[in-house]
Amino acid sequence: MSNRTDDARKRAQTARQILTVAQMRAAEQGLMDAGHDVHALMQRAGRGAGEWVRRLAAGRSVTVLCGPGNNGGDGYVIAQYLADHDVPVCVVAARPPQTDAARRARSLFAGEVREAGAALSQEGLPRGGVLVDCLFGSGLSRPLSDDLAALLGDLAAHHAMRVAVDLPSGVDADTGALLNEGLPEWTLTLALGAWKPAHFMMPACVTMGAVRLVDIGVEAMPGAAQVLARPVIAAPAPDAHKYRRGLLGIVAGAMPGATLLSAQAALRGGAGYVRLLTGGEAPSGVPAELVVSRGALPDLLADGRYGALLVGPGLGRDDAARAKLDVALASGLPLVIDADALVLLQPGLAGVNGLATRACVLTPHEGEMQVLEHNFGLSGEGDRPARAVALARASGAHVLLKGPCSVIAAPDGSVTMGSRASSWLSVAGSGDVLAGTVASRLAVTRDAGAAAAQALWLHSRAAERAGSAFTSGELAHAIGGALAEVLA
Ligand SMILES: NC(=O)C1=CN([C@@H]2O[C@H](COP(=O)(O)OP(=O)(O)OC[C@H]3O[C@@H](n4cnc5c(N)ncnc54)[C@H](O)[C@@H]3O)[C@@H](O)[C@H]2O)[C@@H](O)CC1
Ligand SMILES: [K+]
Repeated sequence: MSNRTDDARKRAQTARQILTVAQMRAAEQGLMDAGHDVHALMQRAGRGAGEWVRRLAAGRSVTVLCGPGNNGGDGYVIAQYLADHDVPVCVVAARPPQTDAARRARSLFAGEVREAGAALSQEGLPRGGVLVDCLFGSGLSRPLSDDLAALLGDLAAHHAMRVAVDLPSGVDADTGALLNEGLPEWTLTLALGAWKPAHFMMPACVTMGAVRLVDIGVEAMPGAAQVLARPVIAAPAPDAHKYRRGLLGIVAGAMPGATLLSAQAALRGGAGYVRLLTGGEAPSGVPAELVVSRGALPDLLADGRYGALLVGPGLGRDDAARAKLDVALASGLPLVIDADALVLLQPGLAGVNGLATRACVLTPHEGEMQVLEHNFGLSGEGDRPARAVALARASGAHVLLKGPCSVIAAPDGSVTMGSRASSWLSVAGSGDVLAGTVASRLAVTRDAGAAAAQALWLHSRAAERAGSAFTSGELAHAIGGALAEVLA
């Protein structure tokens, strides 16, 4: 690979990293050690953010609310950038600057600054086109006091568009918690230097509007979580045939509807061949493309050509379901375990110890996650990424923890976080479609991390393509179109 391609790949990877407050401090220290100073970084961050605000304002007046720390310092730089570009701008200083860099940034701002406080009555507060929130960023350590919350709320209510710089004030950067009630909703949030966990975590992420990253030259930090990337998926090789493309077995259970939904998605997720494995009659409504193999599960799996197996959707939780899960675990095949099979999964089961030695993805939603944590003796403490990592480490499998903001954790502790997905995905059967898509990608790639990441992206994109109020069947059909978008 050429140096230029290598550099571009590295830059793209760095642009996807998600840094906690501690990691961000370490990254900033790295920049200092490399000869940058806080002032220069603040100028870079402020100008980058200022350009976004200038474009959004499109000539309308801007109010910048500045706090005491370096987030406030960014605000003065933004204000000066706007003034330099003939945008009418006014600063409201909620508190005087407390850091050297913020003081210096303020001293360089030549425009109007109104000091908040008793002297600034409601009538004196600016009203305008765009509010820029530079009250607090990653240094927020406690809820906003009543006067600051009221000031923020009043300004937000009187500006048509609202931009939060780095993070909306009142948001905990590491957990996405809202430290105050009634915080404003933002049009745009500009992450400075790197994404923070809160940009991808509930409930904060839904208050942020569109989110964009302003690059200030932060280097890659080892061990950082990553934002889910748009995948690049190769078309089948010229000499591909259905088995080489990936044969997926889907274990049929007591409730055929869920199994068939998974199969509908799997048929469109790239696998060359999808078989429904059933001990009984073929359920009604089986599409022509789905091959039904009837017989005892161990006999059916004796065919050595399976690329992956999906067990869980529609499985049921009775003895017959347990027996099927046992066979799936004993098969040693790459495995996607979903729904009922997750609830039946116990560390004591034969084959569970072997999960680490094969490609395996667990796809729990919150309720199933809690059952798994209980069964695997995990505390369930911490945020969703930490909980997903704990389960991945304990089970040896990749964990795709589903929700409005889904998380993928690998047994080595690495974390990928999905962007907020369409709320229309809150429809029955949506999880079956995801499991079928993961299984399809696993049959093709035999790589649990790649399959989980590709499928999560495809599922999210399929929801966008399906629009609103779609059925899970329509979602399954949209997987094919999403796949077509990312073919290499
Ligand atoms: N350090 C750097 O190299 C850079 C930092 N940048 C900016 O700096 C920000 C972080 O700066 P800071 O660490 O100064 O943090 P903040 O600007 O978020 O504010 C922290 C200050 O506010 C006080 N504080 C925290 N919560 C409070 C509350 N609820 N009520 C009243 N006071 C409160 C703290 O005691 C501290 O003095 C980032 O979010 C980003 O905007 C950018 O300028 C890029 C470069
Ligand atoms: K802010």
